[in-house]
Amino acid sequence: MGDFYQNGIITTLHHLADRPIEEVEEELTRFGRKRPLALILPSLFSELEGPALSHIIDEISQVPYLSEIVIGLDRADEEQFRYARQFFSKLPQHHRILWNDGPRLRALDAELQALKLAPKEAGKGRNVWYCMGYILASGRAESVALHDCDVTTYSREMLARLIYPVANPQFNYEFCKGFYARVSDGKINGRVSRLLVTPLLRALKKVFGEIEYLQFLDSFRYPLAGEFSFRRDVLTDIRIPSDWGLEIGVLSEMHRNYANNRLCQVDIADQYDHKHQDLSLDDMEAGLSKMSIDITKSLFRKLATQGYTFNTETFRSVKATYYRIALDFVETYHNDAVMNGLQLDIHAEEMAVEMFSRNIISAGEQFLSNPMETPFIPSWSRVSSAMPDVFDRLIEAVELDHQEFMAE
Ligand SMILES: O=C(O)[C@H](O)COP(=O)(O)O
Repeated sequence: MGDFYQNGIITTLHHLADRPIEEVEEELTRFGRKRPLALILPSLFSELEGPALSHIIDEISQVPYLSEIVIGLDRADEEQFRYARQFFSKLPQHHRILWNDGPRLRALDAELQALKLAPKEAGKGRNVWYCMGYILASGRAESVALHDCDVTTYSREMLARLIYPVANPQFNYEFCKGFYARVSDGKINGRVSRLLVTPLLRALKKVFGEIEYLQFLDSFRYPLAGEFSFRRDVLTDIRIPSDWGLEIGVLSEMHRNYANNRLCQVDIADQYDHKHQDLSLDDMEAGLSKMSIDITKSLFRKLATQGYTFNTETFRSVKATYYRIALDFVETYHNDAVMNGLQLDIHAEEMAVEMFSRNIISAGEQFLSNPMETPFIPSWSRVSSAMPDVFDRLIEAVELDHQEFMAE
């Protein structure tokens, strides 16, 4: 539990008291009669074999208020899809699996590719995009939550708190982002969020001034959280990137499409842990290094759409400003850790900051050398205007896969 301070320019909903989960779920069940509720789970087949997802599914099976669960399954062959059908069959709620690598969805994807309307890159962005299309197509849900499948500290409370702000019919929120303390096993994690995103946003504010867009992003207490919820109409016009810029891309779209009072963030957990990726100090194409480049480019691109111009000198100033701010943050986090009896490896933190500084320059170079590069996937409204029966076809493909591979 924390304080009740409102930072930034969007509403923060805090964890101020413990409520029995049954009471909250009863309320959500009531809300669900007016606004049916759904959940999207973007997952990799490999996650079905780890401990996190089994526990997540055990928890979700006890949730009484969901009308639909949409599972986006990536990197699964036929046998693995069969296994997935079995794995998810313990969910008592209505659920469907999008077998993204199966022949039916691949065929639809190929047709969309031919029209230049499909995601160019495989990955979480593409998976989420198809799941969003499915929610629009099925029309079963009015409010939807989405979370990662590698959360090792998952609980039903987390989902209830995540979906509540868009489920309560008396609230006017279109979108809600989750936040939490990424602290576990005596360590402070969240390296990209803490050591790249926040100091970079502060640096960009110093270089470009207190732009509203930067204030908006800086209001989110965990901008990279993979947990968010939204009303269905948000999905029609949203353009999301297929790379690691996904989370920042979604926030940017919300900023473009809605007034700040329709957006909020919610404290969903006192502690949060997940699968950690490698920093990849020596490989810009992998791990947190690639993630930091994608995120930085997405920020540069967004500022460019607002009329700001960049050249090599700008990137040098951004990098130098960032570096100074980030080093101060390392000291701040270290002191926070020490006072709480947690560990923080200053050397590892500073190595991460050095890598992120280099990557700011590389992201800048890539941005200048390829200004036409856009990882954005078209909005579903554009896709359905180019292929009017796309929603029926998506539903049909998923239903046929569902029937053909019945869970034993
Ligand atoms: O949110 C983040 O900063 C990245 O996903 C990395 O997180 P981690 O340091 O907890 O692995």
